[in-house]
Amino acid sequence: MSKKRRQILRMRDLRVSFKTANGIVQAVRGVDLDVFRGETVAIVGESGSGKSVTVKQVMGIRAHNEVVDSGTAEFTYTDDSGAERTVDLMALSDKEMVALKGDHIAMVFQDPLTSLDPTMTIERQLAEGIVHHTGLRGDALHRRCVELLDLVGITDVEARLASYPHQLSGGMRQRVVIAIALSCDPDLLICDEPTTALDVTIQARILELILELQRKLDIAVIFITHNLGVVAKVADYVNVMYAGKLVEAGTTADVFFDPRHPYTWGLLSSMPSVSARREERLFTIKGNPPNLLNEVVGDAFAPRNPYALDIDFVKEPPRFKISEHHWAATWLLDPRAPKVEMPPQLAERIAQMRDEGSVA
Ligand SMILES: Nc1ncnc2c1ncn2[C@@H]1O[C@H](COP(=O)(O)OP(=O)(O)OP(=O)(O)O)[C@@H](O)[C@H]1O
Repeated sequence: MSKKRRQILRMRDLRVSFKTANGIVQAVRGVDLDVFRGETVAIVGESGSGKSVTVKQVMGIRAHNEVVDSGTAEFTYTDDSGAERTVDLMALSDKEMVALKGDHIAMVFQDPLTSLDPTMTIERQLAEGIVHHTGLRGDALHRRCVELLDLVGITDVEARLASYPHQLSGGMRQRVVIAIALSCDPDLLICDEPTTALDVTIQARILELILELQRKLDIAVIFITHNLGVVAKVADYVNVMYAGKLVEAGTTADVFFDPRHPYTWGLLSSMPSVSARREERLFTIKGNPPNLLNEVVGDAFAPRNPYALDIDFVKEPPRFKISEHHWAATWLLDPRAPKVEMPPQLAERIAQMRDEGSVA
């Protein structure tokens, strides 16, 4: 990478909790996230690990019972005068947030049907966003709608613009949602499980589209998913999240080929292989994530971790640096720890993934 990387988002020590009738849920417990222009960063983890709550901070989306306990999220963008500005998203007023996110940050959610209005044509829905951001009208507005649908690979554009959401397939609807997200010409696009509701072939096409757009438009993408397999082809960096914390982070190659946290081992082992045979029996990580209503002591993964050391139940592991761009928070990396290798079946799978070239 000879080009100088330009940081667009720098999140530090994000802590978010929810007040519930049963007590306080500590959903996000100290997350750091770095995102650079023209790169895709994935956050991967099981359901409930805090992925959505983390990225929704970037959009200023919060539930009524949500409390931000700490954290900064510096966002760097170019303002209307062409000057580079950095703001802390966590310190913006609602009004400032609305203005900023309309022009610089966009989000694509899992289910395109819930993001589209069933009573409005595609053209009206696209036009709403464009008018808001650009003030375009008439022919120019129509041309921009056509251009955006072209950009997301939709053919027969005029007919599609006149359609209602239910007249389009799931994959097509997700393309429309992406087009709407792009209508504000964002610097940062957040994709929250954007392909989960789609069938496998369509999933692959939407992933290719996101990758292509990210390169073509030089935007930054944060990609959230519970499925590690999905990120192999799209992400430059992978953050593995467990029970409100990042437990391992690195380049996609680091995390897929040299995983160090036993939770990452579990995720990789439970991922269907590219050359999956029907009879392949998938590994599952036994047990459940901790209840975040209770204080977590030690490594939150310890009770499910067959490699847990005594200290894992007592003291939280620090981040151990493996290289400039790779770290993992597991006591197994402490120089005093016994030498533990990843499960041999996983080592075999990794060798196979390398041979297949199934990782970007
Ligand atoms: N409004 C709320 N009130 C109480 N708890 C909440 C609320 N919203 C989220 N949580 C809790 O915060 C934790 C993190 O949720 P989050 O949606 O970020 O998980 P996730 O990793 O994105 O999962 P998924 O893949 O299912 O979307 C979960 O334990 C969830 O139950």
